[in-house]
Amino acid sequence: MKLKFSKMHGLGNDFVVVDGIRQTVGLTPERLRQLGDRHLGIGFDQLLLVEAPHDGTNDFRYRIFNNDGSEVEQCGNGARCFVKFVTEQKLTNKRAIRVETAKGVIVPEYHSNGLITVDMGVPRLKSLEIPFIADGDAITHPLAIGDDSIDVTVVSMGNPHAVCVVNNVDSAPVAQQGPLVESHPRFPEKVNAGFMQIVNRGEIRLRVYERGAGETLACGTGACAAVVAGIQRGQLDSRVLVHTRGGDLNIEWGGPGHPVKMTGPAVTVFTGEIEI
Ligand SMILES: N[C@H](CCC[C@H](N)C(=O)O)C(=O)O
Repeated sequence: MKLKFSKMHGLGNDFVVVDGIRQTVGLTPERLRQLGDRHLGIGFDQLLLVEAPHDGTNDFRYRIFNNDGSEVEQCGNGARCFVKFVTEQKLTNKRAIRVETAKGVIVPEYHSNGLITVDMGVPRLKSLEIPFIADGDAITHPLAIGDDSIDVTVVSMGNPHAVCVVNNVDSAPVAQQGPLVESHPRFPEKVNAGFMQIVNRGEIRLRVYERGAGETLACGTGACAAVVAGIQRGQLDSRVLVHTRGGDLNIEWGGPGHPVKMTGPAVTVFTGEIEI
């Protein structure tokens, strides 16, 4: 059968987006890996599946699959592409939509200037909520990786993040430490590893080694988690410009109990169909 899709990206974090409402989609982890392969398939960091909501008060359901075939709870750059996709595909005429994810409802809003703001929900900070194995809750936790120990702040945006502060993201050991953090035994569901350089109280540079995908050019939930971590550490104010290798995001967070707001672009590269 033929599968129609759009190839999209949010700051170079790239996606295959599939309408699961007007077409029947059954994708196994093995098929997802094949489709995500940049030589043998289409190639993507994540595949995003659009479905009808379970709760009628919401507009859509949003399922996210890493290119290793794993299904995950949240994707920030994907959320911006999601609202652009359902608008372009005329699945909605709303500018702000309520979207169910595996861990809560997010609200992307499509602005007339083409940028998208997403209410990413309230971050969860307790170790058990990440999940992270620890003696208790703290702003930072020492994490032994190989012969080193790094201090991480753990944050869940629905998906798990471990954020450390580095002097310079360009020289940060992302390739070496990223996989060790991602699969560290204290993260039972693995984790996305963020490497944050504090430029000033309103600006950071960020690289993320993503769970199930490796380092990406940008990570939306990673940017949210990094800003939350920096504010928790007392090093950032509530509005932060986040420089990723793929471009810039604006993140706002009013503190514990408040939602994180993310603003950035989304691009449709091409549409296509593939025999599956
Ligand atoms: N790799 C992530 C999912 C994609 C998140 C990222 N692409 C974003 O923009 O938030 C995880 O396993 O939790």
